[in-house]
Amino acid sequence: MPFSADAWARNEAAYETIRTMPFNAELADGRLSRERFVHYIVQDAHYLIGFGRALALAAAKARDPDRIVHFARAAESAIVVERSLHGSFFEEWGIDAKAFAAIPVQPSAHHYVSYLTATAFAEPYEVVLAALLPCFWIYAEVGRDIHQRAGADNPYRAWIDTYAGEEFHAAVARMIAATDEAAAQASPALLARMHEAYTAATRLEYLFWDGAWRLERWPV
Ligand SMILES: Cc1ncc(C[n+]2csc(CCO)c2C)c(N)n1
Repeated sequence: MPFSADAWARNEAAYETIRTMPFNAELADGRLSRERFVHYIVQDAHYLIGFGRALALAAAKARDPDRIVHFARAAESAIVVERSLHGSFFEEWGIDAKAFAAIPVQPSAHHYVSYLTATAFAEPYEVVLAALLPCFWIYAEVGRDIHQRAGADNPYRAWIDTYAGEEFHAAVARMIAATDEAAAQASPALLARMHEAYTAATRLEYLFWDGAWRLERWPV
């Protein structure tokens, strides 16, 4: 079985919890409060910088020159493409660069970014890819699921359309293929570390949405 199919099956219950969590249920039916969505987008804008850095490190660790190009481009699009999605919401809400910079990275986003960048610096290529994969794959599945249920007048349409779109799904397929390619050469011990990383990142995806739902702040 390819690594990706195995990892998806092992983490299916966590995915189902994410798909049906209150944040995503309300995002789909359009009732999600502006306050919660703003919290989410601001934290996500912080997250993407760390995610882009982790992708750039995956590029640096790849042996195949085509994969260097693949991850270098993915790093660019994580920052440039997603920033334009966030930028359009920020403009709508009047959040400028200074206001954004003044909002701290909250605990769950901080944890996720720290985990990804520590993994990208310290772990081998295969484990880095396994840690990056849930970010792509869970968003593609959640995006399509919400897209099927959301009305045309949903206020968060730009977000939904981005993650349900063909372009994003092609990027997810490339990420799955790269991870399976790396896993095909991995020893059993390395495969076990890949699974650990995939599960850790899946759990952090849950925490990130849950943090936005709870309007999470540092207690001290
Ligand atoms: C917490 C969180 N997790 C995943 C994504 C989705 N995502 C962010 S960057 C990237 C790579 C391609 O641009 C993908 C798939 C997100 N936005 N926020």
